[in-house]
Amino acid sequence: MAAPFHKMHGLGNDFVVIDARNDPVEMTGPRAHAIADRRTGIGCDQLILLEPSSTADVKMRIFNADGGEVEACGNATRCVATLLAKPADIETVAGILKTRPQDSSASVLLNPPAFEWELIPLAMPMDTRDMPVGWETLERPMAVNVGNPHAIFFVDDCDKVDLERLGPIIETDPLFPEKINVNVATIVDQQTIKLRVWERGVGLTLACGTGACATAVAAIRSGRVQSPVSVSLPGGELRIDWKEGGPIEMEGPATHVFTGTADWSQFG
Ligand SMILES: N[C@@H](CCC[C@H](N)C(=O)O)C(=O)O
Repeated sequence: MAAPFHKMHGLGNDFVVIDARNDPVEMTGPRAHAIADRRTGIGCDQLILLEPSSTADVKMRIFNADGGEVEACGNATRCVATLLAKPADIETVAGILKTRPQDSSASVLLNPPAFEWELIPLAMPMDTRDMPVGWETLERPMAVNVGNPHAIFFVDDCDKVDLERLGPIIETDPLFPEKINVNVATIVDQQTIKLRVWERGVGLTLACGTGACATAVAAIRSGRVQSPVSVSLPGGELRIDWKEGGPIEMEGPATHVFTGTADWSQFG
């Protein structure tokens, strides 16, 4: 039976959003993977399933294009805020997130980041501010958990990094038992960072909201920049504001592209 979905994106990081608050949809990893396929499915970086919540306005489940269900997605949270069209608390595996839509953009407050190696998680104890590890030219990353895990490499020119080749090697390294999102960042000035991201379970994306937050937090914490920070990604810019110990505020564009219908049972 045909059911509606929304195609949305935040800076080109694109989503199929299914509102299952009134009509439940059974979602599995293989089904999400089939829907996300850009040739044989609808196509998206993440599939987002909205369900009723007993603790917030709505519950949001996040599936990467490979079908893996994950904890957080900053850009999708801002898109859902746009869809709800009012300030809302959104329940995720990473906690309840406060959101606020504004015209063509939206903001989200991510819960305070974690820096402990057990919480990233890493396979062994290590100082996450300066990890004594490296993969060819990418060395000594920082690691931050902003709801999901990120490794951040500060480099002279992030455009020169062969992220398509190194990204999957780092993502699946045994040091990261739950895999990891790989960020390569270049400091432009005291309030601007240029960023490219290899997303866990997806690959290269045009933007990653949690990656921008993790990178801004790492850069602020290590004294490389001062908050608020503008993070420039291939798909556009996000503004990140963070003070030590507090939540992370992210603001940027969130776009509704079209509404369609599909029969979910055709995807397995
Ligand atoms: N695109 C996202 C992040 C989605 C989840 C990520 N790939 C993971 O596996 O943790 C964002 O905007 O934050």
